[in-house]
Amino acid sequence: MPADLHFTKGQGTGNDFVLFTDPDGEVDLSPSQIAAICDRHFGVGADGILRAVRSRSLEAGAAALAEDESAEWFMDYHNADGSLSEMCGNGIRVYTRYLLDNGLATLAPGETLVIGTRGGVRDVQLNKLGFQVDLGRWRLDGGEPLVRAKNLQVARPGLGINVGNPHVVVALADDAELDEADLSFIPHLEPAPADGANVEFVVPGDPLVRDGVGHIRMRVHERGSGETLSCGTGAAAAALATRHWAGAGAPNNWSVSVPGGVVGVRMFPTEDGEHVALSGPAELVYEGDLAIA
Ligand SMILES: N[C@@H](CCC[C@H](N)C(=O)O)C(=O)O
Repeated sequence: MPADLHFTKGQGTGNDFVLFTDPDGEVDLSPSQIAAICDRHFGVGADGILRAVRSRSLEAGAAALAEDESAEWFMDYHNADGSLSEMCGNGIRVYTRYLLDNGLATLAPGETLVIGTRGGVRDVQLNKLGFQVDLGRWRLDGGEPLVRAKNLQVARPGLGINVGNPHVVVALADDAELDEADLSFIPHLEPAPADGANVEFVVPGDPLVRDGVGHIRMRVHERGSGETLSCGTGAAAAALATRHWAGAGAPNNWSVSVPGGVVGVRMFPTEDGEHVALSGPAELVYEGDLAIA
């Protein structure tokens, strides 16, 4: 392992990441090294780490190449505590920005860049918000666990949704309740999902639907990273849950406001079932060198 690691810091609606290139899969950071880099007081500070590694250099990349041989690059994502996740919706936009700015990939309007992830390959395209990523087929998964969080007066049933990674979405009464919830603690889920879950707290817009677009506000406690300013897959899960609760006639296009900005969510039919897509900005903010102990 090299003593110095050149890294880039990037963010998508305030969900921030440390990125580095390791084409041949030689830099295998341990969970404690990842947690040290992501520490906001003693490290660089980030919600997660994105390693740009060629799919052919990683065991998990073999499945991506089997699914689509054009998935040259694999997004190797770890949460801030060093744990792995299958997918990161804000992360994959920032990762795409990183590949493009570093000349590792190209993407013109109308083209698709295929990226490998542990949740399967993902198609990324340019769009007016920045990038759109097709998160693939979603599913109701995880039942309706009872959710408790600090400062929430009553426990509420959540809705389990998987968009490549696991989420539980909870509807709150109003903005005041959303603002008062203390998400610095891990929300208590009953029954607890075996692999944990990201938990999204949502409030419907007033009105919920404007000009055919659904509007919600969301805060999130991410598995392995704590409260973050945004979670892309969480926004997709929150829009899907709200459409489910709203019933027939609810829209397929959603605008999700998070503390770090706004992302778009779109549900659309495909030959293999309904997909959900996420759109939003992605920005690289600085570069540096890290001494790896
Ligand atoms: N911030 C991400 C989600 C990152 C992974 C998540 N914490 C998990 O453990 O599944 C996003 O933008 O989707």
